[in-house]
Amino acid sequence: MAAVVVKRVASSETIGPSSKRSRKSGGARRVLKSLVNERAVLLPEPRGSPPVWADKRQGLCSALPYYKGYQSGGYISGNVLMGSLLDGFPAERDLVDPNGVIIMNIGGGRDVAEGATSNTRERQRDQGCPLMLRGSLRALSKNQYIGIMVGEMSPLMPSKMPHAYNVLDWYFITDIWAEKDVNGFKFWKMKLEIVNPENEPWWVPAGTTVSPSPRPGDYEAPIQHCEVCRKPSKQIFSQTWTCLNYPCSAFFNLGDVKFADLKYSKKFLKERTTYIGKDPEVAGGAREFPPSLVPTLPTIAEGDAGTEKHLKQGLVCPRCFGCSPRSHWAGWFCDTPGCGFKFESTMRPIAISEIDNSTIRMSFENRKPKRHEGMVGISSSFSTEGYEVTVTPLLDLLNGEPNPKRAVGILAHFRPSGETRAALNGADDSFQDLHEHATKDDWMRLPVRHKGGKSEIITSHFAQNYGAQYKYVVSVASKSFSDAPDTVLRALLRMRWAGKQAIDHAEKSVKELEGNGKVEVAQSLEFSFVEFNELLALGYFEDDKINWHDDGEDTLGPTVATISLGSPSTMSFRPKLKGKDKKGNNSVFDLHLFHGDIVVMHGTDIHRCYEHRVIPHGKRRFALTSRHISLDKLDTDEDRRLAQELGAIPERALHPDFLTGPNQPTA
Ligand SMILES: O=C(O)CCC(=O)C(=O)O
Ligand SMILES: [Fe+2]
Repeated sequence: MAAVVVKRVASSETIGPSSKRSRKSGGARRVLKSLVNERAVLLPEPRGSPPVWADKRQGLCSALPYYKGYQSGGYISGNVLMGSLLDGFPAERDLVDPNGVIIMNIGGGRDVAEGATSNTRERQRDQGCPLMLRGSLRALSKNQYIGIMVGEMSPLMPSKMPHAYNVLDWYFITDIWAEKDVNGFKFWKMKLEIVNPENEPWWVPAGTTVSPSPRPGDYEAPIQHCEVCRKPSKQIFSQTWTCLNYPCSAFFNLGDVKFADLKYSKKFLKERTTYIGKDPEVAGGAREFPPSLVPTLPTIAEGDAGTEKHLKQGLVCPRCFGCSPRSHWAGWFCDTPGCGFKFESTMRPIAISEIDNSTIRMSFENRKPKRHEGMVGISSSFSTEGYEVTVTPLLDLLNGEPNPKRAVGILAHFRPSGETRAALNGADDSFQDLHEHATKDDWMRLPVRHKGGKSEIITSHFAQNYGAQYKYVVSVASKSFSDAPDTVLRALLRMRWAGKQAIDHAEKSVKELEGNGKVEVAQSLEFSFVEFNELLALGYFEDDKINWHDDGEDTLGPTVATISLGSPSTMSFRPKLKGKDKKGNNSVFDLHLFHGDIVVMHGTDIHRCYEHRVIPHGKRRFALTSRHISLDKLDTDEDRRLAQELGAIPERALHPDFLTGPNQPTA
């Protein structure tokens, strides 16, 4: 296998709702990181290790049912807070106490100002996230158990955190209240207590012993009623009682006490509550206590085909307790270096009738594909060897505006007849072969962003490259065509055939339009086919997709062809725009792709003007895409030699019987 370097960065999958609030500026993040690093070297090692941990956020969020907060500090499900992560700057009086108490802000610590240090940070407005507040209030009223995690950036811990993300234990909320800072800005806080007070904290420094925790009833924070609003508030500060009922005019009236001097009272901190279980109303009839913090291995239910959405969940390794996303088609492989734990998945064939029947086709065709007439030229059709083909010119764009006449390329959409798909070694056979090859050849999800770092993001689909090495969005290794499965080689030959057919037809039809003055052919568009020497195979589970990107690497020839197998999908094109106009899914041209369809994109400048994406609708889809990697554009002689070796078509594929079915390669 040959390693290939990263070249292009595509817009990758969206993995969770984005929260602007929690995103810290690069400068502030750097300040924070250096503060944390400085502190970390001084800290002692913890006496134990976390029950579950992760070095990457995607592993953590995909593996833990109680924490899917890809971008925010808390995870809410069904309006209830299920998990929370303490990381970065804390707020005033936040604490993690070894006797089973945590006090933290709701909706994160203080905002980070550019150039800030932990002492100079100030609130710029009332703080709090209404969703988090609502989720926390509901968790309090329903007695929800909450998984608490600590990040390596949290300065609240007395020992060095062993991993980027470390699970502490199950906690539950006992109090929620509002406070007001020196500038009058309001923020919300909560107190949590550990569900099981018998559990000793693993995170206190090695060699320390923890004094026994107080028991329920040992301490009680007194309650007073406000003279103005008549509502009760606990005395939470040692210096004074104040009304904590935020709308009241006497709210947070501290008298002579300075905000900066406030301390939580001993009684409040030592007050303990017995956890009586989650409210039966939300727990399904009986009080519910938390399960193990270590989730069980994923289960493939009876009837599952193996590519259902829920099987994309990550793994908590039963050997090392590290979290890994499901990055292998073949199953769940622990990412921890040296661990080697694997849990292989089973996958059953899916009947063609299940993924591509008339009901699915009809419901799909009811969603009318977009066609922005100003952006596309006049389509023409032809039939060839069991396929109906539609060829559509794409128009040149300058700063997003179409030149109404100049064609920069063509899109050819090949739709096979049912007979063609069902023929020996046709689309139906390929589809049934591929899920096994994807397992054998270890198709994988690869990093698209922040490679190697804790915020690394991997693609939603699984990939394997065959033939010449392709400088794809991600670092991808290539398997030679001689080691490729026959199904892959047949697809390659079929795409070569389709590429040639499409270009021959396009030359005739576009030249005819040119003759009638209806179109003008861009200089960059030549009607010659350069044989493919590469094939990128992608496997999609239910709900996977490939987001907006172009295939415009400078090492590529002018033609890209894709065979689509399995779930129907929508392929969309949008003009490449700059800045804020780029946002939104402003497709100008959609193709509905069904099982067995082939799309040929011809014309390098298509990728200068447009981006495309593909969204499948179903449980399993494969896309096999072929390109020509221009050897003379590769960097070194060694790269060229390798590309030639990997991309050579093996003898067996040139045998006349190899591609049985309607389409002999017409080389
Ligand atoms: O899944 C598909 O049909 C398209 C894949 C694609 O766009 C690509 O590999 O660049
Ligand atoms: Fe693409």
